[in-house]
Amino acid sequence: MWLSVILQADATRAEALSEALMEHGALSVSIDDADAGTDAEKPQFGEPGMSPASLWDHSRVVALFDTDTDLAQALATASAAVGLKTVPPFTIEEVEEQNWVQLTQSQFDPIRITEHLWIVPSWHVAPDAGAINLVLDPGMAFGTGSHPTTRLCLEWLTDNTQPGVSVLDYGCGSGILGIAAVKLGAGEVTGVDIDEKAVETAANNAASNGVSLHLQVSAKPLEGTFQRVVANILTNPLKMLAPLLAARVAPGGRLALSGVLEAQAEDVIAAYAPYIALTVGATFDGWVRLQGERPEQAVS
Ligand SMILES: C[S@@+](CC[C@H](N)C(=O)[O-])C[C@H]1O[C@@H](n2cnc3c(N)ncnc32)[C@H](O)[C@@H]1O
Repeated sequence: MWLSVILQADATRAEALSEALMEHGALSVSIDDADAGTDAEKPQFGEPGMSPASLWDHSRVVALFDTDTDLAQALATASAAVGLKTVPPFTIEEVEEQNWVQLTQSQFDPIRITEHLWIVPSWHVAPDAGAINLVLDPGMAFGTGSHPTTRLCLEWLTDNTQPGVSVLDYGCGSGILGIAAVKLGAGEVTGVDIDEKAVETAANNAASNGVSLHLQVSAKPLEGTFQRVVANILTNPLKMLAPLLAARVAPGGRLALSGVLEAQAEDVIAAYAPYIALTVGATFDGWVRLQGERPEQAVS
């Protein structure tokens, strides 16, 4: 049995609230149109080319939790994280685990990220057996490839994973980026997350993909430097993590940051300016990827 919490969300906050709920214990989150089936219904959010400005006027964030989750705490913390003074109005429904699994499976098809990189749910046959196929099932941790921020990182890894490079996937969630890096030819790949459950999921996903990742929770100090560092977290943690993440980039190494909305890009660039010069590498549906290279010689 699961608990499905349906929150009424201001369209401008639905996306951020979904991410915050994922970070505070939700197993899966989706956003839909609270006006669906009425005259006010709007097209599906997330259709290619739609900007966040075209979010539904009244969104519903549907978050699935384990029955033993402290819901009051999870909802309060997630709401506060996106600047809400109180938890938005919500209802709770019990959902049979089996129904949810079937429903989820029917909603997810393989996703083509680049010409030769696909994300394929385990219940699907890979559409292109010769491509790099990441076997990932949606649900238990953020990072199934459908989100623009993940896609921006996968595209960057495709272009920046030269054979044997070491990679740090900071905020690894499902492990999708680290797994992709290994399959793209990286050498040692390390995944770190604040959430123990995410680290467990990443370990399981790595095993299903037959790849090896070094995984750790972020409470443990992270040592060494990496030739590629990729972090798909929200703007505020990314800004706070600037000294830590920048210090993990080897001289001549490259950094990519995702989880940043276009309007927040300048703020994040400013936070990293003392360490690494970042520029906007790509944008997708209102999200940006910031990227930069650490000079070979430290600038004193
Ligand atoms: C948006 S998800 C990204 C998951 C995956 N890397 C992807 O690109 O799809 C962000 C992940 O970062 C983790 N996270 C958030 N703040 C963090 C922090 N301060 N240190 C480490 N991980 C963090 C969350 O638990 C979550 O799994």
